[in-house]
Amino acid sequence: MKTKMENLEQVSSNKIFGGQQRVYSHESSELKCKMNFSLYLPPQAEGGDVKLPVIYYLSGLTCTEQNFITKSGFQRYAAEHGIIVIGPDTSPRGVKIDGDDESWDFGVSAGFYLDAAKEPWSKNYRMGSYLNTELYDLILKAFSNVVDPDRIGIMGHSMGGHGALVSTLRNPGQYKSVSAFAPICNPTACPWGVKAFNGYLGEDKAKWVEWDATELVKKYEGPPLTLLIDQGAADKFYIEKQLLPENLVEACRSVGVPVILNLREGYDHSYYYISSFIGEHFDFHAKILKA
Ligand SMILES: N[C@@H](CCC(=O)N[C@@H](CS)C(=O)NCC(=O)O)C(=O)O
Repeated sequence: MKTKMENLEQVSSNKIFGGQQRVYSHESSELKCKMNFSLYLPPQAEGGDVKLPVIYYLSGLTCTEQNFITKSGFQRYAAEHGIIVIGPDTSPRGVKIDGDDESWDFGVSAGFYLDAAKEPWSKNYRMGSYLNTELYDLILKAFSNVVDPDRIGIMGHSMGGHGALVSTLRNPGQYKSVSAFAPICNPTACPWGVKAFNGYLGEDKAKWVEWDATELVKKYEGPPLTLLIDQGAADKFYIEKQLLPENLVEACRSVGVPVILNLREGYDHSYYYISSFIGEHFDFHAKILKA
């Protein structure tokens, strides 16, 4: 049964590990379209009398809000730690822009969690502001009885790992903990990033560095932060130099920002890999958010 709450419509709800895996939809003013997001309420949220930490999870290219909730098995760990988990979609939906479905690494399901500056993308492709302002505020308001606004972390995969890192570095203090699986660490220096930034931001490279974690970390002046980066050594996108975690590690070391890089022998880019290590990432976030 569908229920209405504020600007939210509940699309589905399934019990899992004692909690509720839900999907909501809402009209986004930033993106000017209807968007889905997932929300996991752990068993500790029942009754609504205790404020819990939150983790945002950002998915990669070709994903919707469904991939992570159906494939990663994260709910076991969110239930153990008592953490609420939110998973936004990866681009505006149902907006027809010429060329938006021509390739899997640009346009639909490839929003790169940035605010486009170039026509015709700049009207709708505002995933940076959507995530870090609109959805962030909506969650604080709609779930104020269970969300602790001072204990919010973020993680992501691939394009979503890039999103988690730049969201944290661009908005100091907004996310207290950050980790990433196979993130696109240096988009200004890899084919995926160059294509996306050319398309969304235009030719002005000064705009590109504002959305590149390896560049942003060199200027980071916010609260102390440790970056947890996970990478499968057999990931073909890592081997093809789309991800470049070593560039981020080098930048972190040059400015003294603590960074952990876990290279996982034999693992690829898939959710088989993510589900193998998602528990470790929840432990990492819980240690910071529940300190
Ligand atoms: N379509 C691409 C792969 C895209 C891909 O691996 N996407 C990752 C994120 S970058 C993902 O999470 N895919 C969805 C899934 O595995 O469920 C290809 O054929 O090479």
